[in-house]
Amino acid sequence: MKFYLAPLEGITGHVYRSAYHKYFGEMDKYFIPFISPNQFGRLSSREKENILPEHNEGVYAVPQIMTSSAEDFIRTAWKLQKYGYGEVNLNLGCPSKTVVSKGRGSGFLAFPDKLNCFLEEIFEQTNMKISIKTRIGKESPEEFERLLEIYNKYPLEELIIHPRLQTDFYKNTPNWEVFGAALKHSKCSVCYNGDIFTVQDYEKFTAAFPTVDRVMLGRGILSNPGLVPAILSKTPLEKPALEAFHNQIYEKYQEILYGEKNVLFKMKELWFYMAPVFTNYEKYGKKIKKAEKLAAYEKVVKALFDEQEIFSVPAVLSDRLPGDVIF
Ligand SMILES: Cc1cc2nc3c(=O)[nH]c(=O)nc-3n(C[C@H](O)[C@H](O)[C@H](O)COP(=O)(O)O)c2cc1C
Repeated sequence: MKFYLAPLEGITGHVYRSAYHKYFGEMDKYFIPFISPNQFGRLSSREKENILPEHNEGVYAVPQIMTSSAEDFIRTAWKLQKYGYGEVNLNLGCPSKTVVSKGRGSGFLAFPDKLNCFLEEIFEQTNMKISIKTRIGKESPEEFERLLEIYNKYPLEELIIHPRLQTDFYKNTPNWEVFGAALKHSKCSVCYNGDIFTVQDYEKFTAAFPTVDRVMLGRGILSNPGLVPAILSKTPLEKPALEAFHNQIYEKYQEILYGEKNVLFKMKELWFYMAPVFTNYEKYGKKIKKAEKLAAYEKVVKALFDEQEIFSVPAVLSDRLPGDVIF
């Protein structure tokens, strides 16, 4: 099985990716959170930091572009090629209202003819590998048949399917029926993405789809960065590794971000997902959320590591997430 780290805007930036890579081993691919090209054709400083080769050393990183303008996609892809990238991913999954209202992300799925023209143009005018990360439709799972027909016209590197609709956001369960049909009819390799939070979730998925050879993991990794080693060799997540991983991220943010508030914001976002790997995490989670100074933050994180243990199966995550996420 190939494992991919999902792009998670605001979280799996280069700071997170390099700490993950150092402490929890290799993902076959690391997808970089989306670049949203602007009218001036410049990358924002965050986008640039994220794609700089020196921030992605030793890993196979795939930048992602989110746009409905073929011209913007092509210009950005060329730019990425100059930075040394050979592969790029198109975001057709983002469900956020501001994105969807502009016909981007999963909003683009509602305009299949326009999407077809867009794909025709970008495949004609770039010579990079292009993969797609898609939801199964905007409002109805029936939309996917037509979308797949379109995807099948182009030489996609791979098709990553998060089988939810835009209107699901992160609610409801991934639609395995549509995923199964896609697997049968897709001309390119298919990667599965969605709600694999535990070893048990992974095993249930592979039992249902034994021919799938690649999965993308997002929130499951945020919650338990040791999920891939747990899947592969049944080794449980250990506190020292998690602590070292946390410390590297925390120190790096202090180095590159201005002010305690910004560092705390980033760390709180991470703990939102990560805290449930600990026993009795709730009161620590609340204190982390309330911390206004690094000193207070450090005290509660230390107490959490000192006083609590890691759940062998952080299944609590799946109960807590749907509808709860920010993106
Ligand atoms: C905070 C957050 C940020 C995300 N950012 C992106 C993104 O930049 N690009 C993208 O394609 N998907 C993004 N996603 C979606 C994830 O990549 C993934 O498809 C989704 O979380 C489902 O997978 P999971 O159940 O393994 O988490 C984001 C999701 C979350 C929760």
